[in-house]
Amino acid sequence: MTFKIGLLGLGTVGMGTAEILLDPRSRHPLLSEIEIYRVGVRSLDKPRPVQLPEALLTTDLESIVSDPNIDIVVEVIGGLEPARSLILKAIAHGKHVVTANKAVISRYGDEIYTAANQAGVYVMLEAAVGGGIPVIQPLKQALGVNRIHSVTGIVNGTTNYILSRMQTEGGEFGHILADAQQLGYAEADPTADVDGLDAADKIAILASLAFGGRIKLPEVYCEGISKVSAADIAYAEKLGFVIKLLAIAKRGLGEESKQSPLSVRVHPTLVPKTHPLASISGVYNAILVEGEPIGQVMFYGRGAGSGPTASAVVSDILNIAAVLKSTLNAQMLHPLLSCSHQDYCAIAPIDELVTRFYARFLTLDRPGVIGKLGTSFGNHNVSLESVVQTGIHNELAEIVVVTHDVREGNFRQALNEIRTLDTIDSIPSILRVL
Ligand SMILES: NC(=O)C1=CN([C@@H]2O[C@H](COP(=O)(O)OP(=O)(O)OC[C@H]3O[C@@H](n4cnc5c(N)ncnc54)[C@H](OP(=O)(O)O)[C@@H]3O)[C@@H](O)[C@H]2O)C=CC1
Ligand SMILES: N[C@@H](CC=O)C(=O)O
Ligand code: NA
Repeated sequence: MTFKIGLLGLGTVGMGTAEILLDPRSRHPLLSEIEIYRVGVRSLDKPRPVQLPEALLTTDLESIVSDPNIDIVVEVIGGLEPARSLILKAIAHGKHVVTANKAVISRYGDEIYTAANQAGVYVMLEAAVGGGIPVIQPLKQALGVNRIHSVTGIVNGTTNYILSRMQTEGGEFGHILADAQQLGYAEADPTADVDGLDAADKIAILASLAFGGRIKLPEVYCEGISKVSAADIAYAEKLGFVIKLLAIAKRGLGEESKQSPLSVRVHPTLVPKTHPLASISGVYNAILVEGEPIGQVMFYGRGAGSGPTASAVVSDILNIAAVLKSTLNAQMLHPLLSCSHQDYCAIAPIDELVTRFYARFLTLDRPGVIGKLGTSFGNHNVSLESVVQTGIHNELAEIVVVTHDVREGNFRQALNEIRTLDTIDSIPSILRVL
Protein backbone atom coordinates (compact mmCIF):
# COMPACT_ATOMS: atom_id res chain seq x y z
CA MET A 1 0.00 0.00 0.00
CA THR A 2 1.30 3.49 -0.85
CA PHE A 3 0.40 6.74 0.87
CA LYS A 4 0.40 9.71 -1.48
CA ILE A 5 1.70 13.07 -0.33
CA GLY A 6 0.75 16.48 -1.69
CA LEU A 7 3.64 18.72 -0.64
CA LEU A 8 2.76 22.43 -0.49
CA GLY A 9 6.08 24.30 -0.54
CA LEU A 10 9.57 23.29 -1.58
CA GLY A 11 11.64 25.80 0.38
CA THR A 12 13.84 25.12 3.41
CA VAL A 13 11.46 22.67 5.12
CA GLY A 14 9.81 21.30 1.96
CA MET A 15 13.19 20.46 0.46
CA GLY A 16 14.34 18.71 3.66
CA THR A 17 11.08 16.74 3.68
CA ALA A 18 11.52 15.66 0.06
CA GLU A 19 15.14 14.63 0.72
CA ILE A 20 14.10 12.26 3.53
CA LEU A 21 11.20 10.78 1.58
CA LEU A 22 13.33 10.27 -1.54
CA ASP A 23 16.01 8.41 0.40
CA PRO A 24 14.33 5.97 2.80
CA ARG A 25 17.34 3.63 3.21
CA SER A 26 18.18 2.76 6.84
CA ARG A 27 15.18 4.71 8.08
CA HIS A 28 11.79 3.34 9.21
CA PRO A 29 10.61 0.72 6.65
CA LEU A 30 7.18 2.36 6.37
CA LEU A 31 8.86 5.34 4.66
CA SER A 32 9.24 3.28 1.51
CA GLU A 33 5.43 3.19 1.28
CA ILE A 34 5.19 6.98 1.16
CA GLU A 35 5.26 8.68 -2.22
CA ILE A 36 5.60 12.36 -3.11
CA TYR A 37 2.72 12.61 -5.56
CA ARG A 38 2.54 16.35 -6.27
CA VAL A 39 4.43 19.46 -5.17
CA GLY A 40 3.07 23.00 -5.04
CA VAL A 41 5.43 25.99 -5.42
CA ARG A 42 5.22 29.66 -6.34
CA SER A 43 7.78 29.58 -9.15
CA LEU A 44 8.39 26.69 -11.56
CA ASP A 45 11.63 28.23 -12.84
CA LYS A 46 13.55 28.30 -9.59
CA PRO A 47 16.52 25.92 -9.54
CA ARG A 48 15.93 23.23 -6.87
CA PRO A 49 18.75 21.05 -5.51
CA VAL A 50 16.32 18.18 -4.87
CA GLN A 51 15.78 15.62 -7.69
CA LEU A 52 12.04 15.47 -8.39
CA PRO A 53 10.39 14.83 -11.79
CA GLU A 54 9.43 18.23 -13.24
CA ALA A 55 5.90 17.00 -13.92
CA LEU A 56 5.23 16.74 -10.16
CA LEU A 57 5.59 20.49 -9.69
CA THR A 58 2.68 22.90 -10.07
CA THR A 59 1.76 26.43 -9.06
CA ASP A 60 -1.88 25.37 -8.71
CA LEU A 61 -1.98 24.48 -5.00
CA GLU A 62 -5.79 24.25 -4.98
CA SER A 63 -5.58 21.31 -7.38
CA ILE A 64 -3.34 19.49 -4.89
CA VAL A 65 -5.63 19.88 -1.87
CA SER A 66 -8.59 18.62 -3.91
CA ASP A 67 -6.79 15.79 -5.74
CA PRO A 68 -8.69 12.57 -4.92
CA ASN A 69 -5.48 10.49 -5.13
CA ILE A 70 -3.73 12.36 -2.33
CA ASP A 71 -3.93 11.01 1.24
CA ILE A 72 -1.84 13.53 3.19
CA VAL A 73 -1.28 17.23 2.47
CA VAL A 74 1.94 18.66 3.91
CA GLU A 75 1.71 22.45 4.30
CA VAL A 76 5.15 24.06 4.43
CA ILE A 77 4.54 27.30 2.54
CA GLY A 78 4.30 29.37 5.75
CA GLY A 79 2.38 32.62 6.35
CA LEU A 80 -1.32 32.98 7.16
CA GLU A 81 -2.90 32.98 3.70
CA PRO A 82 -3.22 31.01 1.50
CA ALA A 83 -1.90 28.48 4.07
CA ARG A 84 -5.04 28.59 6.27
CA SER A 85 -7.47 28.27 3.33
CA LEU A 86 -5.46 25.45 1.75
CA ILE A 87 -5.40 23.52 5.05
CA LEU A 88 -9.18 23.95 5.43
CA LYS A 89 -9.78 22.88 1.82
CA ALA A 90 -7.56 19.83 2.24
CA ILE A 91 -9.58 18.88 5.34
CA ALA A 92 -12.84 19.46 3.50
CA HIS A 93 -11.60 17.03 0.83
CA GLY A 94 -10.91 14.40 3.49
CA LYS A 95 -7.11 14.73 3.53
CA HIS A 96 -4.94 14.43 6.60
CA VAL A 97 -2.69 17.44 7.12
CA VAL A 98 0.85 17.87 8.40
CA THR A 99 1.96 21.46 8.96
CA ALA A 100 4.98 23.32 10.34
CA ASN A 101 2.97 26.55 10.52
CA LYS A 102 2.78 27.80 14.13
CA ALA A 103 1.39 31.16 13.00
CA VAL A 104 -1.66 29.54 11.40
CA ILE A 105 -2.27 26.98 14.15
CA SER A 106 -1.94 29.47 17.03
CA ARG A 107 -4.49 31.79 15.36
CA TYR A 108 -6.85 29.40 13.59
CA GLY A 109 -6.35 26.16 15.53
CA ASP A 110 -9.94 26.25 16.77
CA GLU A 111 -11.38 26.47 13.24
CA ILE A 112 -8.90 23.95 11.81
CA TYR A 113 -9.28 21.27 14.52
CA THR A 114 -13.06 21.63 14.62
CA ALA A 115 -13.12 21.04 10.85
CA ALA A 116 -10.63 18.15 11.14
CA ASN A 117 -12.64 16.39 13.84
CA GLN A 118 -15.82 16.75 11.81
CA ALA A 119 -14.10 15.40 8.70
CA GLY A 120 -12.39 12.59 10.65
CA VAL A 121 -8.86 13.57 9.63
CA TYR A 122 -5.62 14.31 11.50
CA VAL A 123 -3.80 17.64 11.61
CA MET A 124 -0.27 17.09 12.89
CA LEU A 125 2.19 19.84 13.81
CA GLU A 126 5.38 18.46 15.40
CA ALA A 127 7.56 20.82 13.33
CA ALA A 128 5.65 23.92 14.44
CA VAL A 129 7.30 24.05 17.89
CA GLY A 130 10.96 23.33 18.55
CA GLY A 131 11.57 22.32 14.89
CA GLY A 132 13.14 18.85 15.00
CA ILE A 133 12.76 18.43 18.77
CA PRO A 134 10.02 15.89 19.52
CA VAL A 135 7.84 17.81 21.98
CA ILE A 136 4.30 17.82 20.57
CA GLN A 137 3.96 14.02 20.40
CA PRO A 138 5.53 13.52 23.87
CA LEU A 139 3.03 16.01 25.34
CA LYS A 140 0.15 14.23 23.58
CA GLN A 141 1.30 10.70 24.33
CA ALA A 142 4.18 9.79 26.67
CA LEU A 143 3.48 12.67 29.10
CA GLY A 144 -0.29 12.52 28.74
CA VAL A 145 -0.75 10.66 32.01
CA ASN A 146 0.90 13.47 34.00
CA ARG A 147 -0.66 16.52 35.58
CA ILE A 148 1.43 19.22 33.94
CA HIS A 149 2.41 22.12 36.21
CA SER A 150 4.51 24.15 33.80
CA VAL A 151 6.09 24.28 30.37
CA THR A 152 9.07 26.63 30.14
CA GLY A 153 10.90 26.95 26.87
CA ILE A 154 13.59 28.63 24.88
CA VAL A 155 11.64 28.21 21.65
CA ASN A 156 13.16 30.87 19.40
CA GLY A 157 16.63 30.24 18.03
CA THR A 158 17.21 33.74 16.63
CA THR A 159 16.73 35.51 19.96
CA ASN A 160 18.67 32.85 21.84
CA TYR A 161 21.56 33.31 19.41
CA ILE A 162 21.49 37.11 19.92
CA LEU A 163 21.26 36.89 23.74
CA SER A 164 23.99 34.22 23.88
CA ARG A 165 26.35 36.43 21.89
CA MET A 166 25.50 39.47 24.01
CA GLN A 167 26.37 37.31 27.02
CA THR A 168 29.70 36.02 25.72
CA GLU A 169 30.88 39.16 23.87
CA GLY A 170 29.27 41.93 25.88
CA GLY A 171 27.94 43.58 22.66
CA GLU A 172 24.74 45.59 22.23
CA PHE A 173 21.52 44.12 20.78
CA GLY A 174 21.46 46.17 17.53
CA HIS A 175 25.00 45.24 16.44
CA ILE A 176 24.56 41.54 17.09
CA LEU A 177 21.17 41.46 15.33
CA ALA A 178 22.75 43.04 12.24
CA ASP A 179 25.52 40.43 12.38
CA ALA A 180 23.01 37.58 12.78
CA GLN A 181 21.15 38.82 9.69
CA GLN A 182 24.38 38.92 7.69
CA LEU A 183 25.22 35.36 8.77
CA GLY A 184 21.71 34.20 7.78
CA TYR A 185 20.62 33.25 11.32
CA ALA A 186 18.05 36.04 11.57
CA GLU A 187 15.51 36.69 8.82
CA ALA A 188 15.56 39.88 6.73
CA ASP A 189 12.46 40.91 8.71
CA PRO A 190 13.26 39.64 12.20
CA THR A 191 10.24 41.32 13.88
CA ALA A 192 8.32 38.13 14.76
CA ASP A 193 11.41 36.63 16.39
CA VAL A 194 12.79 39.72 18.15
CA ASP A 195 9.39 40.92 19.45
CA GLY A 196 8.61 37.49 20.91
CA LEU A 197 5.65 36.87 18.56
CA ASP A 198 7.08 33.62 17.17
CA ALA A 199 7.65 32.36 20.73
CA ALA A 200 4.10 33.45 21.69
CA ASP A 201 2.64 31.35 18.83
CA LYS A 202 4.68 28.37 20.04
CA ILE A 203 3.82 28.63 23.75
CA ALA A 204 0.12 29.01 22.87
CA ILE A 205 0.36 25.64 21.09
CA LEU A 206 2.34 23.98 23.90
CA ALA A 207 -0.02 25.36 26.59
CA SER A 208 -3.01 24.04 24.71
CA LEU A 209 -1.53 20.54 24.62
CA ALA A 210 -0.18 20.59 28.17
CA PHE A 211 -3.34 21.94 29.78
CA GLY A 212 -5.98 20.39 27.53
CA GLY A 213 -7.78 23.52 26.30
CA ARG A 214 -7.59 26.03 23.50
CA ILE A 215 -5.68 29.28 23.98
CA LYS A 216 -6.66 32.72 22.69
CA LEU A 217 -3.42 34.12 21.27
CA PRO A 218 -4.19 37.79 22.18
CA GLU A 219 -4.33 36.70 25.85
CA VAL A 220 -0.70 35.54 25.74
CA TYR A 221 1.46 38.30 27.26
CA CYS A 222 4.38 39.03 24.96
CA GLU A 223 7.51 41.14 25.37
CA GLY A 224 10.56 40.90 23.07
CA ILE A 225 14.29 41.34 23.60
CA SER A 226 15.01 44.66 21.87
CA LYS A 227 15.28 46.55 25.18
CA VAL A 228 17.73 44.12 26.79
CA SER A 229 21.00 46.01 27.13
CA ALA A 230 24.61 44.96 27.55
CA ALA A 231 24.48 46.60 31.01
CA ASP A 232 21.63 44.32 32.14
CA ILE A 233 23.40 41.23 30.82
CA ALA A 234 26.51 42.26 32.79
CA TYR A 235 24.57 42.97 36.03
CA ALA A 236 22.63 39.73 35.66
CA GLU A 237 25.93 37.87 35.28
CA LYS A 238 27.28 39.45 38.50
CA LEU A 239 24.10 38.49 40.35
CA GLY A 240 24.35 34.85 39.15
CA PHE A 241 21.88 34.94 36.23
CA VAL A 242 21.79 34.77 32.44
CA ILE A 243 19.08 36.55 30.41
CA LYS A 244 16.94 34.32 28.16
CA LEU A 245 13.74 34.89 26.19
CA LEU A 246 11.47 32.42 27.97
CA ALA A 247 8.06 31.21 26.87
CA ILE A 248 6.19 30.06 29.96
CA ALA A 249 2.84 28.36 30.51
CA LYS A 250 2.06 27.64 34.12
CA ARG A 251 -0.78 26.59 36.33
CA GLY A 252 -1.09 28.13 39.81
CA LEU A 253 0.10 25.74 42.52
CA GLY A 254 -2.63 23.35 43.59
CA GLU A 255 -4.96 24.55 40.81
CA GLU A 256 -5.82 21.58 38.68
CA SER A 257 -9.26 22.50 37.44
CA LYS A 258 -9.67 23.53 33.80
CA GLN A 259 -11.31 26.74 34.99
CA SER A 260 -8.28 27.86 37.06
CA PRO A 261 -6.50 30.58 35.10
CA LEU A 262 -3.15 29.77 33.55
CA SER A 263 -0.26 32.14 33.19
CA VAL A 264 0.93 32.09 29.56
CA ARG A 265 3.65 34.57 28.64
CA VAL A 266 6.81 35.39 26.72
CA HIS A 267 9.42 37.81 28.05
CA PRO A 268 13.16 38.19 28.62
CA THR A 269 13.90 36.62 31.99
CA LEU A 270 16.80 36.44 34.42
CA VAL A 271 17.46 32.70 34.72
CA PRO A 272 19.65 31.43 37.59
CA LYS A 273 22.89 30.01 36.16
CA THR A 274 22.13 26.71 37.90
CA HIS A 275 18.78 26.28 36.09
CA PRO A 276 18.71 23.64 33.29
CA LEU A 277 17.68 26.28 30.69
CA ALA A 278 20.59 28.62 31.54
CA SER A 279 23.10 26.58 29.55
CA ILE A 280 21.07 26.43 26.31
CA SER A 281 22.98 28.70 23.98
CA GLY A 282 23.17 29.76 20.35
CA VAL A 283 20.37 28.76 17.99
CA TYR A 284 19.41 25.73 20.09
CA ASN A 285 15.96 25.36 21.67
CA ALA A 286 14.94 23.54 24.85
CA ILE A 287 11.62 22.92 26.52
CA LEU A 288 11.39 22.00 30.20
CA VAL A 289 8.17 20.28 31.24
CA GLU A 290 7.31 19.85 34.93
CA GLY A 291 4.52 17.59 36.01
CA GLU A 292 3.26 15.07 38.47
CA PRO A 293 4.42 12.38 38.90
CA ILE A 294 7.18 12.71 36.25
CA GLY A 295 9.02 15.67 37.79
CA GLN A 296 11.24 17.53 35.32
CA VAL A 297 11.79 16.47 31.70
CA MET A 298 13.75 18.57 29.23
CA PHE A 299 13.71 18.38 25.44
CA TYR A 300 16.74 19.86 23.69
CA GLY A 301 17.85 20.20 20.09
CA ARG A 302 17.68 22.20 16.89
CA GLY A 303 14.58 24.35 16.71
CA ALA A 304 14.98 25.16 13.02
CA GLY A 305 16.87 24.25 9.85
CA SER A 306 15.98 22.15 6.85
CA GLY A 307 16.94 18.65 8.07
CA PRO A 308 15.84 18.91 11.72
CA THR A 309 12.48 20.51 10.88
CA ALA A 310 11.89 17.98 8.09
CA SER A 311 12.59 15.18 10.57
CA ALA A 312 9.57 16.38 12.56
CA VAL A 313 7.40 16.78 9.43
CA VAL A 314 8.19 13.27 8.22
CA SER A 315 7.63 11.78 11.69
CA ASP A 316 4.09 13.20 11.54
CA ILE A 317 3.57 11.73 8.05
CA LEU A 318 4.82 8.40 9.38
CA ASN A 319 2.46 8.50 12.37
CA ILE A 320 -0.52 9.12 10.11
CA ALA A 321 0.56 6.41 7.66
CA ALA A 322 1.02 3.94 10.55
CA VAL A 323 -2.46 4.62 11.92
CA LEU A 324 -4.07 4.45 8.47
CA LYS A 325 -2.32 1.16 7.77
CA SER A 326 -3.31 -0.46 11.04
CA THR A 327 -6.90 0.80 11.26
CA LEU A 328 -7.99 0.81 7.65
CA ASN A 329 -11.70 0.45 8.35
CA ALA A 330 -11.92 2.28 11.65
CA GLN A 331 -14.36 5.19 11.79
CA MET A 332 -12.84 6.76 14.90
CA LEU A 333 -9.79 9.02 15.10
CA HIS A 334 -6.88 7.71 17.15
CA PRO A 335 -7.34 9.53 20.49
CA LEU A 336 -3.60 10.09 21.01
CA LEU A 337 -3.06 11.69 17.61
CA SER A 338 -6.22 13.78 17.25
CA CYS A 339 -7.22 16.92 19.14
CA SER A 340 -10.07 16.36 21.58
CA HIS A 341 -10.37 19.64 23.51
CA GLN A 342 -12.98 22.18 22.61
CA ASP A 343 -13.07 24.59 25.56
CA TYR A 344 -10.81 27.58 26.01
CA CYS A 345 -8.39 27.81 28.97
CA ALA A 346 -8.83 30.82 31.22
CA ILE A 347 -5.66 32.93 31.21
CA ALA A 348 -4.79 35.24 34.10
CA PRO A 349 -3.97 38.89 33.28
CA ILE A 350 -0.27 39.69 33.65
CA ASP A 351 -1.00 41.92 36.71
CA GLU A 352 -1.93 38.75 38.63
CA LEU A 353 1.42 37.08 37.93
CA VAL A 354 3.51 36.40 41.03
CA THR A 355 7.21 36.55 40.22
CA ARG A 356 10.51 38.10 41.22
CA PHE A 357 11.65 41.26 39.43
CA TYR A 358 14.96 42.88 38.53
CA ALA A 359 14.88 46.65 38.02
CA ARG A 360 17.63 49.13 37.23
CA PHE A 361 17.22 52.77 38.31
CA LEU A 362 19.18 55.90 37.44
CA THR A 363 18.90 58.36 40.33
CA LEU A 364 20.41 61.58 41.59
CA ASP A 365 23.41 60.76 43.76
CA ARG A 366 21.88 62.04 47.02
CA PRO A 367 21.72 60.60 50.53
CA GLY A 368 18.46 58.77 51.27
CA VAL A 369 17.64 57.69 47.68
CA ILE A 370 17.78 53.98 48.48
CA GLY A 371 15.61 54.61 51.57
CA LYS A 372 12.96 56.34 49.44
CA LEU A 373 12.97 53.46 46.95
CA GLY A 374 12.53 51.00 49.82
CA THR A 375 9.64 53.02 51.28
CA SER A 376 7.77 53.15 47.94
CA PHE A 377 8.21 49.42 47.42
CA GLY A 378 7.05 48.79 51.01
CA ASN A 379 3.95 50.95 50.43
CA HIS A 380 2.82 48.41 47.81
CA ASN A 381 3.80 45.21 49.61
CA VAL A 382 6.90 44.66 47.48
CA SER A 383 9.64 43.00 49.48
CA LEU A 384 13.25 43.39 48.31
CA GLU A 385 15.79 40.57 48.11
CA SER A 386 18.76 42.78 47.24
CA VAL A 387 19.59 46.42 46.51
CA VAL A 388 22.98 47.30 45.01
CA GLN A 389 24.35 50.71 44.04
CA THR A 390 26.56 49.78 41.12
CA GLY A 391 28.31 53.06 40.27
CA ILE A 392 27.96 56.57 38.89
CA HIS A 393 27.16 57.21 35.19
CA ASN A 394 26.98 60.77 33.82
CA GLU A 395 26.60 62.04 37.41
CA LEU A 396 23.67 59.69 38.03
CA ALA A 397 23.79 56.80 40.48
CA GLU A 398 22.82 53.39 39.14
CA ILE A 399 20.85 51.20 41.54
CA VAL A 400 19.86 47.60 40.82
CA VAL A 401 17.05 45.97 42.80
CA VAL A 402 15.91 42.34 42.90
CA THR A 403 12.58 41.67 44.62
CA HIS A 404 11.18 38.61 46.35
CA ASP A 405 8.10 37.03 44.75
CA VAL A 406 5.54 39.82 44.33
CA ARG A 407 2.26 40.34 42.51
CA GLU A 408 3.07 42.11 39.23
CA GLY A 409 0.24 44.62 39.73
CA ASN A 410 1.72 45.70 43.09
CA PHE A 411 5.19 45.99 41.60
CA ARG A 412 3.87 48.23 38.78
CA GLN A 413 2.05 50.45 41.32
CA ALA A 414 5.26 50.82 43.30
CA LEU A 415 7.11 51.81 40.11
CA ASN A 416 4.45 54.42 39.33
CA GLU A 417 5.02 55.95 42.78
CA ILE A 418 8.81 55.76 42.35
CA ARG A 419 8.62 57.60 38.99
CA THR A 420 7.12 60.60 40.84
CA LEU A 421 10.10 60.87 43.25
CA ASP A 422 12.22 63.92 42.42
CA THR A 423 15.44 61.95 42.98
CA ILE A 424 14.60 59.38 40.26
CA ASP A 425 15.91 60.13 36.77
CA SER A 426 14.68 57.02 34.93
CA ILE A 427 14.08 53.25 35.11
CA PRO A 428 15.98 51.88 32.08
CA SER A 429 15.16 48.20 32.72
CA ILE A 430 12.53 46.04 34.34
CA LEU A 431 12.91 42.28 33.89
CA ARG A 432 11.26 39.27 35.48
CA VAL A 433 13.36 36.73 37.36
CA LEU A 434 12.69 32.99 37.17
N1 LIG B 1 12.87 27.23 8.15
C1 LIG B 1 12.85 26.64 9.33
O1 LIG B 1 13.88 26.28 9.88
C2 LIG B 1 11.55 26.38 10.00
C3 LIG B 1 10.35 26.69 9.39
N2 LIG B 1 9.18 26.39 10.00
C4 LIG B 1 7.92 26.69 9.33
O2 LIG B 1 7.87 25.96 8.12
C5 LIG B 1 7.13 26.69 7.14
C6 LIG B 1 7.95 26.81 5.88
O3 LIG B 1 9.13 27.53 6.18
P1 LIG B 1 10.36 27.55 5.15
O4 LIG B 1 10.54 26.24 4.50
O5 LIG B 1 11.49 28.14 5.91
O6 LIG B 1 9.85 28.62 4.06
P2 LIG B 1 10.53 28.97 2.66
O7 LIG B 1 10.25 30.41 2.43
O8 LIG B 1 11.93 28.49 2.59
O9 LIG B 1 9.69 28.09 1.61
C7 LIG B 1 8.37 28.36 1.30
C8 LIG B 1 7.94 27.49 0.12
O10 LIG B 1 6.57 27.67 -0.10
C9 LIG B 1 6.34 28.12 -1.44
N3 LIG B 1 5.27 29.14 -1.36
C10 LIG B 1 5.16 30.14 -0.49
N4 LIG B 1 4.02 30.83 -0.68
C11 LIG B 1 3.42 30.24 -1.75
C12 LIG B 1 2.21 30.47 -2.46
N5 LIG B 1 1.41 31.49 -2.14
N6 LIG B 1 1.91 29.66 -3.48
C13 LIG B 1 2.74 28.64 -3.83
N7 LIG B 1 3.87 28.34 -3.18
C14 LIG B 1 4.22 29.14 -2.16
C15 LIG B 1 7.63 28.70 -1.95
O11 LIG B 1 7.69 28.54 -3.33
P3 LIG B 1 8.97 28.96 -4.23
O12 LIG B 1 10.06 28.00 -3.81
O13 LIG B 1 8.56 28.77 -5.61
O14 LIG B 1 9.26 30.37 -3.83
C16 LIG B 1 8.66 27.84 -1.18
O15 LIG B 1 8.92 26.67 -1.90
C17 LIG B 1 6.75 28.01 7.82
O16 LIG B 1 5.47 27.90 8.35
C18 LIG B 1 7.78 28.15 8.93
O17 LIG B 1 7.32 28.92 10.02
C19 LIG B 1 9.14 25.80 11.24
C20 LIG B 1 10.27 25.49 11.89
C21 LIG B 1 11.57 25.81 11.34
N1 LIG C 1 12.48 31.87 13.36
C1 LIG C 1 12.44 30.72 14.20
C2 LIG C 1 12.65 29.45 13.40
C3 LIG C 1 11.48 28.62 13.32
O1 LIG C 1 10.61 28.43 14.12
C4 LIG C 1 13.58 30.78 15.23
O2 LIG C 1 14.41 31.69 15.16
O3 LIG C 1 13.56 29.94 16.13
NA1 NA D 1 9.02 19.77 17.32
